[in-house]
Amino acid sequence: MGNAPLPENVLRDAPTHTPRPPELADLALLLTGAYAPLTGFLGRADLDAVARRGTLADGTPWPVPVTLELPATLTAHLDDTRRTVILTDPEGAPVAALAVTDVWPVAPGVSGVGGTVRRIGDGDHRPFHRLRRTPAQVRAALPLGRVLGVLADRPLHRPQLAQISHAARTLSAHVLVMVPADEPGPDGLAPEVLVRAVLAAGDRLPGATVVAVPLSRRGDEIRTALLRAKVAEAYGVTHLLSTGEAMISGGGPRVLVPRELAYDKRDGQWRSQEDIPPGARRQALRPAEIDDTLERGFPLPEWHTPPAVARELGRARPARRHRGLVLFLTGLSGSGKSTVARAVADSLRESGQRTVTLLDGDVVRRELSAGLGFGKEDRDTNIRRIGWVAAEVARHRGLAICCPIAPYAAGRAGARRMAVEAGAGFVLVWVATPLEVCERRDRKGMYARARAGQLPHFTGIDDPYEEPGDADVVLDTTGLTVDEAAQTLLEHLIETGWVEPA
Ligand SMILES: Nc1ncnc2c1ncn2[C@@H]1O[C@H](COP(=O)(O)OS(=O)(=O)O)[C@@H](OP(=O)(O)O)[C@H]1O
Ligand SMILES: Nc1ncnc2c1ncn2[C@@H]1O[C@H](COP(=O)(O)OP(=O)(O)O)[C@@H](O)[C@H]1O
Repeated sequence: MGNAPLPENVLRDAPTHTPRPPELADLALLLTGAYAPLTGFLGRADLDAVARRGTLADGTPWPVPVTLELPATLTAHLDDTRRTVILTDPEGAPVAALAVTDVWPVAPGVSGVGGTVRRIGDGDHRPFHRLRRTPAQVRAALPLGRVLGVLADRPLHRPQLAQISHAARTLSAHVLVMVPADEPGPDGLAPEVLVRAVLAAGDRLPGATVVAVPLSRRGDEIRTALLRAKVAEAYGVTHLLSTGEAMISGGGPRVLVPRELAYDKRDGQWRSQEDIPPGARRQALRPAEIDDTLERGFPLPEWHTPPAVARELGRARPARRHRGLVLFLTGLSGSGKSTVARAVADSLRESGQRTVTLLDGDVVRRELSAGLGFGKEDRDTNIRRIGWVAAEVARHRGLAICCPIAPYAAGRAGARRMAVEAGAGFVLVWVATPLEVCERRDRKGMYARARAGQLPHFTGIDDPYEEPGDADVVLDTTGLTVDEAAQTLLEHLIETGWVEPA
């Protein structure tokens, strides 16, 4: 790395390849020097040594494989004179030149390759560029002595801040906060929001250094932890504060497991739980409680979260009542889906707080899904269309109410996914009125026809209904009036913060 620029003709003639996301994540770390002493993807001899004894071939300790795979059709064209491959990001922009030194088959049509990488292209232009310093730059700016590393996967609230301050004081260490800045955090926060929230806590950690690191998590927790320790070491960390995630040093920095702190109401300090009498003790909020507070539109309490951090998180996570929602009712024909959906829609329209789109069964089958029948494929198509339209309505902060039978779990899950990806909520209501009751109601005489064999593949008679295991509300309308059933749903929406109380 860092040697003379590659000749124009090499760049022009070299084949290009877009690595898979985990490979790109490794590439980003290789290019900044965070995987020092590695300068590229490992070749066969190094991989073999890592597997056998946890070192590179030359004996340097290295904990886990760092590999790249290329299509065999690409590697087949490499030879002694042409051995450069241009690695690009998913948009096709060149990121690095790989000088291939080693090629071997790993699966039919797939080659493993080893070789050094060097940055090409005009570098990255992502948010918080000024915090994306290389390990060498960071190490050069650190004071002498111990460095306490903190991997801030989540925003820092008062309990974490107290743990960090305590550990830093005990060790007389400088604090280095590393924020993974290339992928959403475990609680779904966009990386730039996480960086802003960590910076907002900065005045509680005077003198601390904050860096944005292209860290991403892998399927394998141990591998992730070992690599993270390596990266921390490259940035100059001597002691790594465990933040609840699996933390293993693998011979790198020493890992400190801090004691769990609680809030002491007597003097407003955070200290070890056992040092606080139970009556004066307040436990730290768990991530799910933090999410829930924000989603209901409440500010995070000041005893727990510095107001500047709470402000950033509040801005990034609008309350549910300001977000779109898909209310999805599923159940047998005649269970009461449309009737209840209409009553809920009327009530919400009366209150005027939300724009409501009711995707009613008959209307959908006439307009959106005209021509579709009731075979599995057509039902799937019907649900996919309903789910798509509902997600678009909710993307623009509307409330979409849908009430198809939707007999298949996969179709319902697809609708949920589309809503969530549109930044909206999804509430699944299983209208679980038993078949006998639906059949007794038989408003349109459909069940009678189905029983008589005149309407084959009727849901509940001779066609399946997969009962939901993931319903947010289960509603049996047997002994209820329509008003009572609608009220149950409205109360659920109010309780969970999607709708404001009248
Ligand atoms: N074979 C069969 N199976 C189930 N339902 C049938 C069938 N044929 C017609 N109908 C009438 O169509 C209405 C259900 O349509 P959906 O769009 O909700 O069905 S699905 O979600 O695509 O499975 C539903 O009408 P409503 O009861 O008015 O909702 C059914 O009576
Ligand atoms: N509590 C209740 N909620 C909804 N519908 C009810 C209730 N009690 C009786 N019903 C009757 O049950 C029938 C339900 O039909 P419908 O709403 O079209 O069902 P679906 O849309 O599930 O096919 C209607 O005739 C409705 O008047």
